[in-house]
Amino acid sequence: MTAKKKPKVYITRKLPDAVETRMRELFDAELNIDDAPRSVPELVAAVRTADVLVPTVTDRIDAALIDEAGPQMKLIASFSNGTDHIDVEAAARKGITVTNTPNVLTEDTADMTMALILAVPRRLGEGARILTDKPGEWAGWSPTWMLGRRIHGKRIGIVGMGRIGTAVARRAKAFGLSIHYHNRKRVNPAVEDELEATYWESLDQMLARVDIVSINCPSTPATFHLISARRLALLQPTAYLVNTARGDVVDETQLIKCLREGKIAGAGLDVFENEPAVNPKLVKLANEGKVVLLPHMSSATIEGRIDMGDKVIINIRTFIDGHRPPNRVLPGR
Ligand SMILES: NC(=O)C1=CN([C@@H]2O[C@H](COP(=O)(O)OP(=O)(O)OC[C@H]3O[C@@H](n4cnc5c(N)ncnc54)[C@H](O)[C@@H]3O)[C@@H](O)[C@H]2O)C=CC1
Ligand SMILES: O=CC(=O)O
Repeated sequence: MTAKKKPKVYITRKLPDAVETRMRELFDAELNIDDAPRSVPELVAAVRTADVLVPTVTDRIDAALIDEAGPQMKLIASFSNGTDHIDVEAAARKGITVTNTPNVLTEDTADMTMALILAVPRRLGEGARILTDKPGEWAGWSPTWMLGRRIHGKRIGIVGMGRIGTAVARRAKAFGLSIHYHNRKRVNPAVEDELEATYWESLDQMLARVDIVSINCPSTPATFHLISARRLALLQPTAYLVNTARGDVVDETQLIKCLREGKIAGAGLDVFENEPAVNPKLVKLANEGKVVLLPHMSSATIEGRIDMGDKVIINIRTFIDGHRPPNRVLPGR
């Protein structure tokens, strides 16, 4: 009896050691030890020979690349929750299954969203920088110095009440915010009751009434620049916007304009339209204390990355064994 041939799995970025070790045991794994992002020619070579591709959010798996895939390539098992970097329709046309790693990032991403919701109105970044960047300049406590805005009692409007949006709502409720949300469809009544949440079918109406907006929907053709110049203009001048979803859900140029003109009070951003490039105007606004910027790190915990690796491995093994993988991403979702 001959041993079953291990599937050839091409992994585009460095993964936690424990995940790589397990992948080496189970698969004919090609790892990326130095973590340098793979070039398009390298990805083309990979899809021509590998059975499974494991990309991350930094890889562009578009129709042109998928078109290059050889007949052996049957699975794209993304090491990510979001799948906007993959042309899922093109993969389906080519008979390639796509999977992702949902749920295991939910709480970590919601924690960081809450951190930004607190950090921007309460001027956390600014305050911390005073002590580290200008040592000796702090003259001591003063009743009128470093005043931010109260969180408790305000209204949060969540755009995209899925896994992460709901986890953000739970945290926000614990901080005394009232919960408002806009979603493609209304959530389970039990969840609405638990959160005492108000559903807004009209995004425009919700935006005009809330104090903090949290973006938690995926990047799709329907959500591209969902927060447009017109919608930003609906926000109150005292409102804050937090985006931990994807940069292109918000029209970043228009957001910068609003912040510079004082049309909204501030923003907390973990994601950017052209990341890893960050618009220098946003950096200037951060130095002025109007925004807090993070380098796409909302899901970045050791535990989360290991859990993501486990999910990728389960998806690959299930698929290779001839079953439907648990985290299949369907076209049009
Ligand atoms: N910054 C980070 O490190 C991370 C960012 N993310 C981002 O967060 C996104 C959300 O993740 P999950 O909550 O797990 O996804 P999910 O699928 O559970 O929730 C997304 C929600 O957005 C809603 N939605 C979709 N299109 C909409 C539209 N046009 N208008 C209103 N609502 C719409 C969906 O109905 C769903 O309820 C991911 O797609 C990803 O882009 C996810 C993990 C980490
Ligand atoms: O942004 C990260 C993801 O996994 O999606």
